[in-house]
Formats: sequence, structure tokens, C-alpha cells
Amino acid sequence: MASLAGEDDPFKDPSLAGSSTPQLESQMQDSAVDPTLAVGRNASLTLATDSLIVLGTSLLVRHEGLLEARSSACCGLSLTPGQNKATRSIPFFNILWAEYSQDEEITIQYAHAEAKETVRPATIRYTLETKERDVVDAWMAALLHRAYGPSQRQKRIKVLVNPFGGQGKAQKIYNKHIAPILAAARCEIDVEMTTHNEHAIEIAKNIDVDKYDVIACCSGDGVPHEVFNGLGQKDDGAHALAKIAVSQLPCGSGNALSLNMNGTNSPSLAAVAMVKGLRTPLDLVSITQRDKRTLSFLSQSVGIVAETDLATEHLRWMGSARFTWGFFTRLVGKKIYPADIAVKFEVETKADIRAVYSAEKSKPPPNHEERPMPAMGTGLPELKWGTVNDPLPTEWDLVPHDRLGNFYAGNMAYMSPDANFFPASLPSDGCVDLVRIDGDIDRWTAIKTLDAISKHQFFDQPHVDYHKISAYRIIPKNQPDGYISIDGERVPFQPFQAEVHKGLGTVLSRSGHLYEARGP
Ligand SMILES: Nc1ncnc2c1ncn2[C@@H]1O[C@H](COP(=O)(O)OP(=O)(O)OP(=O)(O)O)[C@@H](O)[C@H]1O
Repeated sequence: MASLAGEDDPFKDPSLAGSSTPQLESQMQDSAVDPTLAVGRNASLTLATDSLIVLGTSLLVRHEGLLEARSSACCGLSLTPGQNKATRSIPFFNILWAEYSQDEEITIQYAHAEAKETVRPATIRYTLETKERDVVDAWMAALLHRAYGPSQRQKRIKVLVNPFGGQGKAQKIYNKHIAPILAAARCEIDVEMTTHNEHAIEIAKNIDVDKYDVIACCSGDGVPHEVFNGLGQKDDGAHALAKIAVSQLPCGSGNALSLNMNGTNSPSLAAVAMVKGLRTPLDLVSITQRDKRTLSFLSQSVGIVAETDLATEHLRWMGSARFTWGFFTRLVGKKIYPADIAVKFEVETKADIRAVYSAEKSKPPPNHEERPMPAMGTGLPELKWGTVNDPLPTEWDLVPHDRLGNFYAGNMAYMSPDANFFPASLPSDGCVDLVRIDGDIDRWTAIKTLDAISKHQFFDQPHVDYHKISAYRIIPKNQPDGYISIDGERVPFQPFQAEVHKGLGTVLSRSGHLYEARGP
């Protein structure tokens, strides 16, 4: 989703594909390999800087089972002037698998851009010219190394499909757009349909963590929320959350996990991003409310955002415009949601927040593939600040917010495709980003605020209170009822307390340490 990160389509420009480190490593490790492999029909395959260059007069290209012999002048293949040869450049990021058989036929499968937001597996095949197997072995190893970098190949994936997700289309989306990519990448797949609410909690709670590398949710954000909680409910919750990466292949109405980690709302592009994804620690937030402790991976909201999200179900026919409409009407109506709030601040000024973000961005991508993980038997971390039922920690001040309009704590940048609400958020800084806005701001400021989100100017609005925090308690008051949203799910309208656990969860991302979003 090019516009998401405000950058070019990474499937055209593999340098954006989190592959700078892998490439550097490649150059060091496979420098002894001849980059060009001669294959049949006077053709060759060359490992260029960031892509595979295929040069040949008659290459066989198969798209989804259809094997065609393509002549050099058709189907997007460019002719080299004066020669009857066709060249094709395939970014390493798009290469899903490569192998050769006993009869010396080399097969390379890659994600081919079929339409703007859709890729499908395509295959090229050649008969090898050289009989020197060690030369071919080294070349193939170099190709796969450049294609995957430090990302684990052939991931073992438990796929959960919510048949009701995406207005009932999730299964169809999985079969058509996702499964072919996973098969081409030779992933080990185990698919299960969720059959009822909270089924994903049960599945994750009972999963054998040694059997899988990833749980991929073909759903909206509701199923990943359940998976994080199910893993956390295991006796060794911390170990399970570190061992298994949670991924989302967007098939729901809210797909923030995929927007932030895969940089796309497209199921097939997300499938490629997952196949190539780097293990990345993700902060998770313990929420205590009444006697319950749950984990939140995305956001918590009280006030306008919660109400817009949860109280506009009847406007579903509007599509994503319902959020804009719901937000706008409440903003202009100067609705307030009074509460008392106590916060454990970590980074207070916008200048310092910017500096923290820039410092993380300038670091080289880390390699978490082998990160040490909590020993087996390690459960969820103790709550450092107790629960909402304990006396308020003495270091915290409970501050009345009588004109509060929006309390919004975000653990990721994008909340929806056009809303980079928390541009300074980082996957594993031990903080959520907190936005508070008064409910009685004047109408002109309200309209400007809405406009600023889409123009990427929200962070700098003077009336937008933005901090990095590691814990808080919120006590709604003077309202008989209302809306509280945790990861988009409604919870009782009662006080709750939140505490961030640095890097407790694991996701797959393209960079290994940043969201696919423009920073502040
Ligand atoms: N088979 C099922 N029957 C009923 N509910 C289910 C089933 N499978 C999953 N669910 C529930 O559906 C909820 C929403 O899931 P999902 O992750 O797809 O989020 P969403 O974006 O809200 O989806 P939707 O597109 O339906 O709005 C979750 O709370 C989950 O427990």
C-alpha cells in the first residue's frame, strides 16, 4: 500500500523491503559466487544489486497453474535493442522460492504484480546448462539468501480464518489471494476456521508452541487480539508470546496490525510481507478492569474515538466513512467525556518524542531471529503497579479531566488506512503513545484536527496533547454509561488500569524495529 508509508511501492523497489542489511550480508557472504548462471536457450539468470535479472529468448512463465511459452516481445518483457532477447527484473523481495530437480530443471517462483494491490505467484523454468552441481548449489543458496536475508524460510504457520470476517469473504480471500503465495514460498500450513467468538483464544491457549513459528489471522484485528490473549493465558505465557509470532492477513473491517507491520491492506501483498517478515518484539499492555486482566496489542480509547468506533455499527453501510462521520459529528457537537486520569509519563515533550523516534529510526535493523526468550514455564510478568483495584501508586497524581473529549492510547501508528494517529509509536519502546484532546475545542479547530490527521500534521497541532507513557489509570465520571474500546472491542464502562510490558509479544515486520508509517 504505497500511500500508507508515504513511500513508493516496495514491490517495485525492493530497497524499501527491509532488505538493506540482508543485502549487505549477501554481498559479503556470496561474493565468491558467479552472479550469472547460464541456463538453456541461450538465456541467463543474474544476481544484480537488488533483483534477479532474467535474460532469455523464450522463458516459460506460469501464472497460477497456467503454463505459457512467452515470446520475447510480449507480456511486459522488454526487448534489448538489436537482440532477440527479453529481460525481466524480479526484485529479490518478490522471490518466494527457488529449486532445481534431478533432471536439471531450475524453478523460480515469485510474486508477480497482477494489479495495483494484488500479486500472484508466477513461475519461471529453465533447464540448466552447467552440470556442476556445486556451482548451481552455491548460486541457488545466494539467490535464496538475498531473497530472504535473515528472515526464516519455510515458516510453519497456523492459519486461522474467521469465516465471518470481511463481510463473510475471508475464506474466499484466503483461498484466492493468500494460500497460493504461502504454497509458492513452501510454507508449512495448518488451516483452521474459527467457529465461534473467542475460539481463537482457545486455539492459541492450547497450541503446541514448538510446532509453529507463526499464527496468521485471516481476519480483522479481533482475532489477533484473541490470539495474544490465548498465548498469554498459557502457563508459560511469556515464553509462548516470545516464541510464536502473530501476524494478520487482512480479511476484516479493521486491519491495523497488517497496516502497521506489513504496510498494506491487501491480502496478497500482506502474505508476501509475512513470508519475508522479520521477527519483531512488540510491547503488549496489561489491562485490569474489575477482576480481569487482559492483553491489548493495539489501542485503548475512552470518549470520542471509542464511541465513534463502537456506536456507529448502524452506519456500517457507509464503509470506512462511518468513522469520519461519527468523529466529525461528535467533534463539532463539542461532546465531552469527563474522567479522572493518572499517568506514568516516560517522554513528555514533543521535541523529546521526536528525538526518541529519530534515534530508533537511525539504528541499523536489528536481527531478532535468535533473540533470547523467557525460559519455558515463565508466565506473564508481574504487574509492577498492581491492578485497578489497588490504591493508586503513590508516585501517580489523579488529575480531573472535566472537559475531556478524547483519551486515546495507541501502541501502533496506523489505526485505519488513512489515520496515522500515533506517528511516533515504536513497536518495542516500552510505551504507548497517549493522545488527549479537550471536547470543547472550537468548531474550526475541530475541523482542522480532522483534516490534520489525513495530512500528517496531527502530531504538531498545539491542542493535541501527545506523550509517551508506560502506565495509567482512567476513571470515567459524571456519565451514566459510555464506551470504552480495547483493541476495537467494547468493554464495560468502568475504571481500568494499563501497564506496558516491553517486547512481551512477537510479530513479523518488514524492518524488524519500526512500523510501516511515517514518523512524527
Ligand atoms: N465463527 C465465528 N462466529 C462468530 N464470531 C466469530 C467467529 N470467528 C471469529 N469470531 C469473532 O469475530 C470477531 C471479529 O473478528 P475479526 O478479527 O475478523 O475483526 P473485525 O475487523 O471486527 O471483523 P469484521 O470484518 O467482521 O468486522 C472476534 O471477536 C471473533 O471472536
